[in-house]
Amino acid sequence: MEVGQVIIEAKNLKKTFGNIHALDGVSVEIPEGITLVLGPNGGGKSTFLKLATGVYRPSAGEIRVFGENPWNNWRVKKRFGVAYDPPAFPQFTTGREWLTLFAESKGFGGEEVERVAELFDVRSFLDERITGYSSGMLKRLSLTQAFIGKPELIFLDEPLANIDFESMGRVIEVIDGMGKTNFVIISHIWEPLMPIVDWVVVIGNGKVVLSGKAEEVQEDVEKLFKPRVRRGGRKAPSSPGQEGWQTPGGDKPPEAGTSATE
Ligand SMILES: Nc1ncnc2c1ncn2[C@@H]1O[C@H](COP(=O)(O)OP(=O)(O)OP(=O)(O)O)[C@@H](O)[C@H]1O
Repeated sequence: MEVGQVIIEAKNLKKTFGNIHALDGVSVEIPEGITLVLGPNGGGKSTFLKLATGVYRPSAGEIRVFGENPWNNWRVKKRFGVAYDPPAFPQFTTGREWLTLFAESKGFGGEEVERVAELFDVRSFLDERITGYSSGMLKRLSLTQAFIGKPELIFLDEPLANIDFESMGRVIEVIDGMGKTNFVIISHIWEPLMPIVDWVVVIGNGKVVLSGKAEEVQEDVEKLFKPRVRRGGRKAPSSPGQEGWQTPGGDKPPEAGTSATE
């Protein structure tokens, strides 16, 4: 893959909350395409996302999205969609009411709501009140919202969290099928995304640890984020078909193909 034009650029970006240095001098360039942002819990990924989407103002340094400062800047904000994690919605509206309101704020109508509702198949619960949604339904609604108006750039915070395998496959397919749309995706569940990712940024302890082409940093990413699990004292299954994880206490097997680093 050729490295495309830079769409997000941070220079010595800092964000503090009291005496917490959430970002401590991040300098990075994110090119066009699909970028995966990885890092340990509390490393600063979501803070970076909120600075890029103009929710937070930098304490020092600068961030540019499409060459402009996103803070308080509707010209830039109109050009991207975003799904935060955890998703947050007004509780007593229906999904459709909320999406319609949001679409209208971006200058779109009911047809656009119908179009995006198909992406993650939210139609079956769109007319129910959000207060009754499961966490997977909330996640799918927030992903749907991010795609309203076919933005040039979509930020997704943990798009694969809390959703079932079928929906996970669907989310990856939709992202992959979006042609020229750029994505910045934060995801602890990184392995299923690697085949479609162009660029990887690792943020840890408020700093950029690694930034590069996906194919070139794949090995480093595996070293950093492949969970090393050693089996403990639990007894091996005693009879065929009796899985060690399926205890009467309700333990579930780890989800195949995922590798949450928590
Ligand atoms: N609004 C806030 N007020 C105070 N501290 C905050 C705030 N937002 C983030 N922090 C702190 O900043 C640091 C970075 O948090 P951030 O949410 O950016 O990490 P993260 O990499 O997204 O973590 P995770 O993988 O757990 O989601 C943490 O120490 C966190 O407690």
